[in-house]
Amino acid sequence: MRGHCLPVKTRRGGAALRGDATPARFSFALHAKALHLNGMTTPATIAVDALVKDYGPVRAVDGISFAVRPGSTTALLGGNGAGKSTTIGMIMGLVKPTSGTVTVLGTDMARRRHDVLHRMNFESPYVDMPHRLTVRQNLTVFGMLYGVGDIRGRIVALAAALELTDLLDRPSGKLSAGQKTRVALAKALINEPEVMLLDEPTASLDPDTADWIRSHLERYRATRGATILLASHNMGEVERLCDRVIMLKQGRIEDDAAPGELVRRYGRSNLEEVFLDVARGRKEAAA
Ligand SMILES: Nc1ncnc2c1ncn2[C@@H]1O[C@H](COP(=O)(O)OP(=O)(O)OP(=O)(O)O)[C@@H](O)[C@H]1O
Repeated sequence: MRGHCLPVKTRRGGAALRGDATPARFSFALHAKALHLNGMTTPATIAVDALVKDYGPVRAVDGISFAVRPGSTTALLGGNGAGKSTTIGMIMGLVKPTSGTVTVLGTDMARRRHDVLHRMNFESPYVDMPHRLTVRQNLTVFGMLYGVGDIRGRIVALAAALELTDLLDRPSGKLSAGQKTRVALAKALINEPEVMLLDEPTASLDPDTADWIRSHLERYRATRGATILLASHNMGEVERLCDRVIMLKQGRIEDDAAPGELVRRYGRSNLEEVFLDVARGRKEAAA
């Protein structure tokens, strides 16, 4: 799916093309629940419109709008406190927006999220599972919550794919950080979700394990045709996995483009330098 061009709107108000390969004729209703590409209408998998979240006096998310294309991998990038986790929480329906709407797979998450939650899943290394339950017991509980048919078979298959077989009967609280992350990924994949929301999926992993997790995610997205939205602080991860980057700063969208396009636009050599420019408020060279 890489290389498609979709017009996106930057905070500066200009439309920009992301992707570099396919010249496309398009009309794009920005922030709409459908994307119009080459005369065809594709429903957006995730549509966020004028989303705001206030925690008391703190405005964590400040009126953001974007639409995510089916089968794509999109990154939410931003410094600490930029609003990434809050945005993901609102898309999952776990955090109630102050205003604005979230639509996932055509469903308004504020009113009908139970219609669609079984088609989604979420992973964050910061969300713990009950420590005393074994890995198998935890995965069984999540399998039941998501209405998975053959839970036993699914756990065995996932354990084999994620090299968890030897850990299945260990208490979840006694695992290393890397092992916990693989279990969290198994939990996120238990229902073979069409939409995955990942909050720093490789945080605290060694480079080899992180690379292995990324490969697994790439394969899953490709074979399932899943749509992935992830928050990450790892620029290499974003450059490798994502065909689009939404840069958040203080709850707003600062920029929105393909990784390569951002690098070109800011006159930089990699995404990390772009991130530093955005974080430090430097204007891009090619503005
Ligand atoms: N439950 C909460 N109560 C009050 N304030 C909150 C709460 N959750 C987040 N915030 C605040 O909202 C803002 C955005 O936080 P959020 O966790 O969404 O950012 P983030 O981009 O995910 O940050 P990080 O990269 O550090 O994880 C921050 O100022 C944070 O302190």
